[in-house]
Amino acid sequence: MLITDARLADGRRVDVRVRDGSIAAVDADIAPDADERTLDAAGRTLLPGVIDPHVHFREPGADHKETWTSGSRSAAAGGVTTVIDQPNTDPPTVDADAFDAKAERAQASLVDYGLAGGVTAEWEPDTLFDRPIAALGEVFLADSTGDMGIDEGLFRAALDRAAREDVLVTVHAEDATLFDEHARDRSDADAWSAYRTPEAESRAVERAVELAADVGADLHVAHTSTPEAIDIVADSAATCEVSPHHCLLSRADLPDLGTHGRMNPPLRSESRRQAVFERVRDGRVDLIATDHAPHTRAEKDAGIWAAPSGVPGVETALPLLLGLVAEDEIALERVVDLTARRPADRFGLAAKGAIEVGRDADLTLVDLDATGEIRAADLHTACEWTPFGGWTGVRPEWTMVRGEVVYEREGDRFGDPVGENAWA
Ligand SMILES: NC(=O)N[C@@H](CC(=O)O)C(=O)O
Ligand SMILES: [Zn+2]
Ligand SMILES: [Zn+2]
Repeated sequence: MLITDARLADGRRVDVRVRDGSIAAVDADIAPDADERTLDAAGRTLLPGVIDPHVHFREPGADHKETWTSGSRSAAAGGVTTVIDQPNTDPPTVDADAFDAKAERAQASLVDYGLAGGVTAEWEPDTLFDRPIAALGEVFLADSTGDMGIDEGLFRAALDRAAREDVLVTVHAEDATLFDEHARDRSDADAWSAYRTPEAESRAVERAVELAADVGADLHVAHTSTPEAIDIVADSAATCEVSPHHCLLSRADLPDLGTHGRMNPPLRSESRRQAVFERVRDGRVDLIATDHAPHTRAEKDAGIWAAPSGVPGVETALPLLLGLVAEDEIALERVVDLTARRPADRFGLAAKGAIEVGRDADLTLVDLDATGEIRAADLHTACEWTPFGGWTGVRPEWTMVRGEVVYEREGDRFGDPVGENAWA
């Protein structure tokens, strides 16, 4: 197959030959072979598929929030070609049996995937590390959905074991002893942000970075939400990710979002949000990950202390970032770096993350001029809502995984579940 006349993020105009699932050639004016299928990309931009190393697809245990089918459709429609599913499912992915049960479900995926292994008091490192886990984590230092918070002794043991296994550790860093109990008296949506303080995050990040350095573990900090936490990571050997919601939403949006805006870490002040986005723009943040955490509207409608934490995001991340590119808020090459090249490097996917000969043909085609309004009704997540309704975005025209078209916007059509474990 030949994709013709595509623009790349660096401005080049090229033809791209895809053969046996890989990129076989990238050049100006490639002559099509006899009976080679062509896909016209004139006027549009071809991007490496997004690698989202932080999603919660909820199987097994909470199929009503998301499944591998709905989650991977949502990913494909959002230009995402690889995801890493997190371990806070039911059962949690803390041993070989749980890994195998999830792997069975993941066969329904349209996009490539990895399964991360988790840590609880009951985890079985001997059987878990026997499986091809994409990373160890997110290791929860405070409770979030799934109540998998662990103490420092167990965290140190997990870091130590991962270091010996040469496996990357990702951490949800909040220190619950620094949560502000006074906020418990409030019942407005902002109470969650008042409760889970910025200091609870920065202190936990500081400690996690120290412990990792102590035992020689390779650490990646999940969903950093404050400039303070990002700067601690930037001064260390660790890396960090930022979610689109912490880049774009703040406590100022909570009157509109209500309890739907509850997530961990919580939304921060508008000035912190701006400082976080600045660090995304200038490269101090290593990569973007969505922390796609679907819960149903009915669940999110419970009061601020009863609603579950988390917002969906896998389908809106690239569209939102491309909307910001259209508004000159961020450079297109930076977006590609944050969503594809650097996640591929960091999570060890040498075959993915760039449009280069020999890499997997994980691609998505976008028309950067075709900005439109993001609407929940257009999305494919089973949770049926988004915190980004009304935002400007650019939705992909099609997405392909190793040469197979898995999504076409025309007719809203999906392909077969061709996804494979990219770490197996
Ligand atoms: N981010 C969230 O608020 N929720 C996540 C868990 C997590 O990443 O902490 C979820 O699984 O719902
Ligand atoms: Zn988390
Ligand atoms: Zn998460």
